[in-house]
Amino acid sequence: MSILTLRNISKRYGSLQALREVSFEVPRGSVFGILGPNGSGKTTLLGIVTDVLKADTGDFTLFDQLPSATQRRQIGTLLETPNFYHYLSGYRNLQITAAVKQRDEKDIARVLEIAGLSARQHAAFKTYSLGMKQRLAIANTLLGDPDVLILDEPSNGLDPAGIAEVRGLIKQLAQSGKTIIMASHLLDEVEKVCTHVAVLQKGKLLTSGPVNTVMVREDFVELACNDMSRLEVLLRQHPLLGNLALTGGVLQAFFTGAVDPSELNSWLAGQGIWLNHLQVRRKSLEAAFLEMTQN
Ligand SMILES: Nc1ncnc2c1ncn2[C@@H]1O[C@H](COP(=O)(O)OP(=O)(O)OP(=O)(O)O)[C@@H](O)[C@H]1O
Repeated sequence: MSILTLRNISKRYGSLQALREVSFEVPRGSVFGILGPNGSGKTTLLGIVTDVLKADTGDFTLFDQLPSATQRRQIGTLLETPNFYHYLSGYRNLQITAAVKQRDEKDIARVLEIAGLSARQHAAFKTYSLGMKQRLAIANTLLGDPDVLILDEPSNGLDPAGIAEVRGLIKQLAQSGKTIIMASHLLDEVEKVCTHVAVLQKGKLLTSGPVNTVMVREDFVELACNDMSRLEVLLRQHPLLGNLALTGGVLQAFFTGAVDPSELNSWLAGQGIWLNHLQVRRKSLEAAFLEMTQN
């Protein structure tokens, strides 16, 4: 079953085309990242899906059905940080939002536990760290135990510790079977938590699908030794060498087929080259993204 299927969604703000015929599908159980630079249309897209905005053209389904209030109640949404009361505790704040959202108050203890806030639930919100504040906002989306979460830039404005906390919570929720749809402009975040991705640029969908197949990321081998020019000459003779680049004092060798690093090492040693650095690396998601957006 598809959780969300978008078909040719377009949206304009006056003369600005914010989304152009965007279509993709979010499978159940995925952590689906909507990735794109600032202004690429991510928030607009999530706004349409959560009924805050209307698309000009195109349509979408939720749980394979036309969207309705019933479907939306199975979705927890965090588009903007909720206006929590600073002097009230985390628990009291959730009591208020549970009443507004007509969710059962009995669920509060469960969601605080998931968000790792039970021990601090009666402390004032203003005493929470940035990461705890955002975890409370995510706990808020979990009231009523929705199957799907929609989060807009969940790590935005957090310090590194907060980013790690939120990332950990998202992974934990994904493992518990929730489908998570999140907008992000952080490639690193998408790489660390997402199983699937849709890449937007200026409102246009560049690609979508599983992260590993959408962003082609070859392995490469980093090498260094005391005689870099001889190493370069030898590597250029390797039958499987594709590209070679000197970066940060090491040679990055991209091969056109699988190369065993130990065989490469002994082949070089046989030619009198003793490596002081050999590491297999993966092209970063950032490099793959830049290639994609520049094409
Ligand atoms: N209410 C609005 N009126 C006019 N233009 C808007 C409005 N909301 C968004 N835009 C414009 O539409 C484009 C897409 O904006 P949107 O916020 O959806 O992108 P985004 O990818 O979420 O960006 P960010 O990461 O900065 O939040 C931008 O150029 C933005 O300036």
